[in-house]
Amino acid sequence: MAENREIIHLDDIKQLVDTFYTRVRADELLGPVFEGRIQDNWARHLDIMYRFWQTVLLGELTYQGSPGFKHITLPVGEEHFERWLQIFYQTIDELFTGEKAVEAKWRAERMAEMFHSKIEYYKQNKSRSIL
Ligand code: HEM
Repeated sequence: MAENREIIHLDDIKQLVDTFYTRVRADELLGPVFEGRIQDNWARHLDIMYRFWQTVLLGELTYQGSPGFKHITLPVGEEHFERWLQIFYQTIDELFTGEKAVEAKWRAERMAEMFHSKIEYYKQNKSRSIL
């Protein structure tokens, strides 16, 4: 079995993102949610996600965006976030080790909590405009 590596280069980020989204697309709960929104634009989505994680983990500032807004109207709840984190953690633990691997999981969990609470707020306050 290959030894886990540290996350150091953009190629490591690409391997993480490609492996994670291949699994997400094959997942019966998450796959349809992603396909419904992303449709034929997977190359673009993956490129955005390379840049997002490159910015967060490597400090190379190639991503600019407001990811919260992209999630607010998605048809998801707690079970989707649990599954997303489960697949993300598994992917990290299978491929990587070290400080950045720990940080990736920590960041993902904080963002999942933030997106989830925004989505729940939006569901309960649909009549008020928050966009
Ligand atoms: C239930 C869990 C999740 C689902 C179903 C989901 C789904 C999606 C979808 C469909 C998009 C594309 C949006 C669009 O282009 O219109 C997207 C973008 C994105 N997601 Fe998620 N996501 C989830 C959780 C997360 C988490 C936990 C993170 C934190 C790492 C994350 C980070 C991002 C980022 C950075 C983008 C790019 C936003 C942009 O275009 O600037 N997502 N997500």
